[in-house]
Amino acid sequence: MSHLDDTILLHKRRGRTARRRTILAAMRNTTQEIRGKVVRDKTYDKFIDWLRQHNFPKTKMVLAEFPETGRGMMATGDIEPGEIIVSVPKKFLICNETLQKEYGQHPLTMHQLLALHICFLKRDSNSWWKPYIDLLPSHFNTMPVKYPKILADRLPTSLKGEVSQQMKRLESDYTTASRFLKSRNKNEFITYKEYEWAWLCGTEHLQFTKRLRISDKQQQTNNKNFLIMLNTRCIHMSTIDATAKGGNIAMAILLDFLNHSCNAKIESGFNVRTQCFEIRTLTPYKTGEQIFINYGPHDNLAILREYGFIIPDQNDFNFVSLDKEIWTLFDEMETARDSQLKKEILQKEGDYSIKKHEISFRLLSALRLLAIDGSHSRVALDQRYFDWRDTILGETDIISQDNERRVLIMLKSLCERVIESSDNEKTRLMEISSQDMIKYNIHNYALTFVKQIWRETEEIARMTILDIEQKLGEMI
Ligand SMILES: C[S@@+](CC[C@H](N)C(=O)[O-])C[C@H]1O[C@@H](n2cnc3c(N)ncnc32)[C@H](O)[C@@H]1O
Repeated sequence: MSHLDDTILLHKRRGRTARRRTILAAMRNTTQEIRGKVVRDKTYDKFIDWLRQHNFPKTKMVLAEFPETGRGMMATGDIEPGEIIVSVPKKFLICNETLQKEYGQHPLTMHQLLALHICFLKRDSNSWWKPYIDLLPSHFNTMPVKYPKILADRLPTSLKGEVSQQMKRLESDYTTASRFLKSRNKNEFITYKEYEWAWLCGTEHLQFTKRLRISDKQQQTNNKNFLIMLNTRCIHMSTIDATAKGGNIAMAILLDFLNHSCNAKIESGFNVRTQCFEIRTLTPYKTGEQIFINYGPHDNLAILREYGFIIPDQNDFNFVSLDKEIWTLFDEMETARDSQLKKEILQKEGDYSIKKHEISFRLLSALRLLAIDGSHSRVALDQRYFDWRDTILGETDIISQDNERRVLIMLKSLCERVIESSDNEKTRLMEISSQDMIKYNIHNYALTFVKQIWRETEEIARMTILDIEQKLGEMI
């Protein structure tokens, strides 16, 4: 009999509400008790021996497979808030200093050179780092940058653009790294495939500022002490190193096996006194639970792009960008001249998005602009221009009840378009057959993730419609 059944029986004679509470509590406990399976294989044993031989500080963590998140770290003892969970000595960091010793002066960014270095470590069967390199993932097929066209075409427009920038960066980094290699030794070369794998071990965050809502950016600033700037497997060193071009990143052994949770609170940084990169958890863990760190306040599109997974349940950072839809509406509703003028005032770039129970200020401003009539007479147009600008600056907030109603109706129609296109995308995703999955080497999770992205998009649009209908009802 399960733990849940036991609890129900024990409380059989109590009232209905008490019973319900007990069942819910038991369910929560049961969920927490979904434990992982400790990894036991030769590769991991060799890695542990290697850490021991080289005096890696003891931890209360062991590598394990978890049903929900895949491979991660399990607590081998209770962990109190404030405890250091991992302390990585400098000699276990592949950082700028390591690379400078190996390559001397070089024209590459940290990420370009680190990727090159990892390619060589991977090839070298006698490398000191071999026990660690052998444990790295064999592929990154859940990351959109690796999706075949048939799946990449189904990504939301904003993500498609970002992924294509990532791809261009990867290609140009490969060219630069290969050129550097040739300049050192004409006969040395690396293949694109080798470089791609190594590059993805430490994908550099490109500056996709629009992927973080302004309110979430604020949260990132407030919470920056409780998370760790992590690329796929690389940390950002907080110490300033003027010689590290393009961001001072490093591969830090062992801590790169920690998975992400939005709820994890940690403090991290390089401790000059101990000469170790340390992570301290502010969240407690019980023996057998998975230990998490926090990669940052990312919505699921950003997590998918940077790390190749998504948060399956509630991710409060999720939002739907309506950039494309709002500009289409401008073109449909305005004369070319008014549309152009209004777009100039809005300066196009910005956060035009909806989130659960939240509409961005920019989106509301854009809709308020659309709700104000244009004019074809020159004199009137000048006055209107200032009225429009005041709306954007927030000086004229609610133009009139009538206009506010129009704003809500337009937003509702945008949400309906989003639902329609989400439905369409979901249908197209269902058409990807099991033969296609094999033919194009599509990872099962990759398909699941893209389907979930569209479900979440649709859910946010539906919730916004419900909020709009309520507001419209209150206006009457
Ligand atoms: C720093 S590594 C963590 C260790 C990694 N799971 C491994 O097996 O080596 C980051 C990668 O772990 C995976 N990951 C991290 N957090 C996750 C989560 N909450 N759910 C699923 N996968 C996660 C993603 O593939 C991500 O790119």
